[in-house]
Amino acid sequence: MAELKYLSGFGNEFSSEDPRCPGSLPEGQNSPQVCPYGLYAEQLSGSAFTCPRSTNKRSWFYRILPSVRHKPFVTYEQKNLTHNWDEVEPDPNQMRWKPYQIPTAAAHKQDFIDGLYTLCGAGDTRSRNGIAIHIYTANTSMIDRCLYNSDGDFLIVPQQGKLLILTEFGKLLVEPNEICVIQQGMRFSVEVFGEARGYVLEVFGVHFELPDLGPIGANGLANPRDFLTPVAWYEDRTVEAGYTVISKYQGKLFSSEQDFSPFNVVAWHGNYAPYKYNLENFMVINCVAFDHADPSIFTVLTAKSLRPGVAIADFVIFPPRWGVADHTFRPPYYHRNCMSEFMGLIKGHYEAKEEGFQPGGGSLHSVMTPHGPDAGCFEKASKAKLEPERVAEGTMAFMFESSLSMAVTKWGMETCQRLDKNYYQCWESLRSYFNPNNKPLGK
Ligand SMILES: O=C(O)Cc1cc(O)ccc1O
Ligand SMILES: [Fe+2]
Repeated sequence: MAELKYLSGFGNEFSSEDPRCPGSLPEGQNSPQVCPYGLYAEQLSGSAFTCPRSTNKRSWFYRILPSVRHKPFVTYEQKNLTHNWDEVEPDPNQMRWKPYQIPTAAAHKQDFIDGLYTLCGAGDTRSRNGIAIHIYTANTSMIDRCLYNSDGDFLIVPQQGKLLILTEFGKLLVEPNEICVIQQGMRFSVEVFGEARGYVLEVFGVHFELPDLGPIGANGLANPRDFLTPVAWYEDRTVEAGYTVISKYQGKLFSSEQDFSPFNVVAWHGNYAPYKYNLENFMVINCVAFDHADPSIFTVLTAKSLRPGVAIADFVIFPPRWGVADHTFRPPYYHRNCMSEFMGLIKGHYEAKEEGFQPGGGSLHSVMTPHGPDAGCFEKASKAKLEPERVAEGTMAFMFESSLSMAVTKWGMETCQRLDKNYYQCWESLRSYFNPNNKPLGK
């Protein structure tokens, strides 16, 4: 595969022409009476027309045929994607899943669309407020079909297998340890190279932003220039047998047929575009004196709610770094949180749970459910000699943290058969060390 080109920057005003058609972007206006090369102009709005400039998002496509030329949508048989948050009774227990299983192509062919399994979520697509967390497993590329999400944005975290994502804006190659965001309405088709697995965070109603840096200053965490957006690429392809466009709309899937490839955008410009980011580029800020800083220091992207400082969902990572804190219990502290914490592991071993939490698996610590280091981790870290040490070498764990109280689906609780019923036992051997006679020095 030839090396793909990208445009750099988060939320920039980009413009891109497929080099085969120089001058395909109209000059000085968006809607000329006749577009260069006989193209159609089409706007994709990612925000209300009237949003303030800082949050206004739209892009203009110059395409061979407009998206509107398609047959009516019909119901698409849904597999394991759902927004029914009442399938099973609420359950506040700590949950941990063994790696979600990927079917082999020989046993069962499955592409990215049919391989989406909703694990948990909350809220409502109609009132445009909520999230869903899906697992995807795929062994087959999407052939002559694409997906777009009318309900919200997809943040995709590949864990196994790279994805070549063809979008209306161009091509994105996303490998494990990279993430990508495909925003509301953007059509995309996923090519896989063998068995692929990963996580999807879907947010309804808002877009992801870079967190403010406050006193950190102008640089750090995920730097804007490391976000990469595709360059224009088109195919002028008639598909006699029918090209299928699938829409996720109000939590259901619908398909419509057309006789041409939707990846027919010769040029585009705007600030509403898909992007990818390599997690290796995250500039970690952390404690260099004492105590354990809250994990919000590791926020890559945030989807803000209307309440100041409260996210509908944050995407947080735990990258390799130095641990240097003096007289400190260095692993994550014991914790009860007003937020929900879903965690996944791309590779390696998470510092609070060296065993049990495996790459391709997950855990959910729901609103106010106690959690923290397992007994082995506590013992080890309480006795450790506090020298500077590498933490999370070869590891990439992440967290989707949400202010919403999430429901787990029937698939998550039962059908997937990956729920570890013994998870609670990792804390069972935590014992009391309390000794009222063991007074601190000088007391
Ligand atoms: O493992 C967790 O639960 C995530 C987490 C990590 C951390 O460093 C501090 C708090 C926290 O919730
Ligand atoms: Fe936590």
